[in-house]
Amino acid sequence: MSDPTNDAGHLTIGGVDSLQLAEQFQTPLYVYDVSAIRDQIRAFKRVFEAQHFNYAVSYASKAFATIAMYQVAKQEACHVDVVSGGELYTAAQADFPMADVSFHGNNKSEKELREALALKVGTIVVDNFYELQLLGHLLAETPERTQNILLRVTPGISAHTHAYISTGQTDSKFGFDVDSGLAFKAAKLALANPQFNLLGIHAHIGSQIFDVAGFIGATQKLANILKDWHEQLDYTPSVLNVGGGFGIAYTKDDDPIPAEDFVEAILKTLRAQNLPFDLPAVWIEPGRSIVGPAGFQLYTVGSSKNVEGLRPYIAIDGGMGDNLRPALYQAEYEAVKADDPNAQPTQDVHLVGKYCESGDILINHAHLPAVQPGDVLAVKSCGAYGYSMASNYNRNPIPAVVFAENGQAKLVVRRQSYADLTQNDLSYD
Ligand SMILES: Cc1ncc(COP(=O)(O)O)c(C=O)c1O
Ligand SMILES: N[C@@H](CCCC[NH3+])C(=O)O
Repeated sequence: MSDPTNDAGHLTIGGVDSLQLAEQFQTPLYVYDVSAIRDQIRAFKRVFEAQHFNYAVSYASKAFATIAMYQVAKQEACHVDVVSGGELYTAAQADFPMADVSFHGNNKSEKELREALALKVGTIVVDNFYELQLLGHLLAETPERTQNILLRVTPGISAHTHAYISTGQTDSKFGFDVDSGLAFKAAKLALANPQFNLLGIHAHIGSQIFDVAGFIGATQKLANILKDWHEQLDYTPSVLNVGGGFGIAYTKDDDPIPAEDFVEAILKTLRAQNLPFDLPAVWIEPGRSIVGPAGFQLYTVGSSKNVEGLRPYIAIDGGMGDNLRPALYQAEYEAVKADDPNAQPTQDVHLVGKYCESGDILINHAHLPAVQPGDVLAVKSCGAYGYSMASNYNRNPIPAVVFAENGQAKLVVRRQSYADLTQNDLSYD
């Protein structure tokens, strides 16, 4: 599919000329096409509504967590999940309705749990026995109060994805293991404490998954767990949270099914399980599929290096500090020239960053037309886990974030200054 352009032939993002964005806000720059975010949320919702399910689309905000993004999630009547006190704080700063927040994490601290209770977070997704006990103690301080919880289980399903982002297998740091009986024990403990309102279970099998089979298997397994708890513990769940992980296209070689089709398969599978109680509400937690395709990164070309017989190196003004994914997971991306995104590539280069690491290769095989210093490149599909995993390595400031929608651009995160870099440093003179 060709990239959207304006009359000048320049790449547009959310209807705004990408060269104009680079000039106005400087590079490196994160830019989001906000309509694409809204469209994906709405596409998920349509599947649930067409199949008459009670549901929640809970945006996994670890993929991209800023005040503006929580505001968009609120405008779209999404739930969100958070995995740290910092994400929770940001959601609160955005005035996000706390009843629609789920709090995840495999090692939530007492401080974070107290913060969640003080803010009246809707659901705490309990991950382990330590947390079950700790949360029980904290709730006992206010005996009249109850807290909605989900139990995170590891269903023993291995998703076909990078090992670092696979989470549903038994040998995982997350959740109560099902096959060894730990999940059952956790359910018994949770039901024995009247201050816990056990909504149901949660499982997340991994991220950037293309094969629907893992989700079908996980849904069957989760349904069996709920049947078992119903039979043995006289328990009826009201929520089944099947997590996120729906894969997206990063390059032309990726050909995932539309993210909402995963949900359709999950719902069909669940309906076929003939549960001995009313169908629970189904919650999903997509992160990448909501913000990934909507995000672009703009960079300016600087130096290059040519050695006879080797592929050229072309360097841009950012790199692993603003997008760690290629260095961490060998993730692949595509770049286009912002002034002519549909130009035919004429060269295969290493597109590298400016960080002091040989592994700082943003795109190992970037297929580009001829480029000069000063040209702006746009890297596509980088809205998930780019900004949220950014660092100040080499003391490079984290770039600004701009939201573009209906031809308007708005700065939603300021570029860090050098002063920001030293603001927490104290003297040792
Ligand atoms: C518990 C949980 N839910 C949701 C997600 C979101 O996953 P994704 O961004 O792949 O949709 C993750 C990340 O893998 C997760 O750990
Ligand atoms: N950060 C990962 C995904 C982790 C998902 C969180 N459990 C990525 O960029 O692919």
